[in-house]
Amino acid sequence: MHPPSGAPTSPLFSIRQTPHSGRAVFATQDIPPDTLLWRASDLTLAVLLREYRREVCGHCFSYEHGRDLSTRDRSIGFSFCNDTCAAAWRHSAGEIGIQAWTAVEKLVKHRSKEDDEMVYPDQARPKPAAIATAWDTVGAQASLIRVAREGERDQEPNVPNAAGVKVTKQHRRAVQKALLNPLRPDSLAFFVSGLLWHYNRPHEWSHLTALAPDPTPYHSFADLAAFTQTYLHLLCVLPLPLLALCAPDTLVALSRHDGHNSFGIRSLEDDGAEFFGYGCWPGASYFNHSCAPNVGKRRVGREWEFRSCGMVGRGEELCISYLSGEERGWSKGRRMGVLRRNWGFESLHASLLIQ
Ligand SMILES: C[S@@+](CC[C@H](N)C(=O)[O-])C[C@H]1O[C@@H](n2cnc3c(N)ncnc32)[C@H](O)[C@@H]1O
Repeated sequence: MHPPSGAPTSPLFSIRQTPHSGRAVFATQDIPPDTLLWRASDLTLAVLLREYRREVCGHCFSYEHGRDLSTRDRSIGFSFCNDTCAAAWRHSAGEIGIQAWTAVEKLVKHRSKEDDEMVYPDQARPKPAAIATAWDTVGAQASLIRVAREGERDQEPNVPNAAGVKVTKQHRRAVQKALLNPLRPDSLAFFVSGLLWHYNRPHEWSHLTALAPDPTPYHSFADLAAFTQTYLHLLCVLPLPLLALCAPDTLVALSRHDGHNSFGIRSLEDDGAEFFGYGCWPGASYFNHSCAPNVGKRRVGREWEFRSCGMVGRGEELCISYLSGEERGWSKGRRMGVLRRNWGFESLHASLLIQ
């Protein structure tokens, strides 16, 4: 099979279609223990949960046992372990990225913490038709906000813009109304991070869209509504060059392709007990899950390393564990529950699910 866009390539393995678990990685030769199979440095989008933004470096994700980091940039709302990381972050965000994070930080800073919660009681996940309807429902308000924002480009107030549309009270009211809705800072960060990556590296968008999609990426109807509201919030504040990209197609694609492919960003000590956020590295997303994995994964700063654990024979499927620290010790039933909920499969790979 032709390697999917952005997929890893190596003389050690190839990617093949399987009958029941999508594409998977197979050893093309005998591999000795502890062989470096792949290093993924292709971070696309990353969310550092707001509650950890003072303690976890916004660039390399290092963490000093809960101590506040020394370099804090209040305007963008991130902290860094040193000036080098701060400079690297600014370089990869670019000028428009810095403007975008500054605008979002300004919006979030003075709002109460109550909007921050992401609680997903065991509710039905919205199906694709309901998802399409929810995004259509905010379409009219989004159009009004766009006109109001595009008005900022025009030199003369109250004069029709290049498209012949005059900004009126109705447009400005749509902005005010959107800004009154509760904010979800981590959803704002998810979209901003993804949009900036798309803006800064347009030729790599297909690396994300090549990943196995999750057709029902929203945990509940409340979650879906929060994302559509987040879209409106962003339309109100993002720098103008990002407005064209900030559209339902792009935002839904981010959720659909991140859903089953992101990796938790966890503390490196204490077996990852602290969950700081998550990110998507497309090159790392072709390994399937096994509860008895033959590949170990380790985060090294902004990269992931994948190494064989034990001898792997030619033709064997290379699998990692999707479960984190304590989950690995759970009963088979509980592990299957997590895999079903978070990754959408019933483990047809039963042979790989140890009892
Ligand atoms: C990170 S992707 C792995 C690559 C994926 N198979 C593909 O075709 O791109 C995760 C998805 O792969 C599938 N998958 C991974 N491990 C599996 C397993 N043990 N049994 C069945 N499906 C699995 C599930 O659909 C899961 O949501």
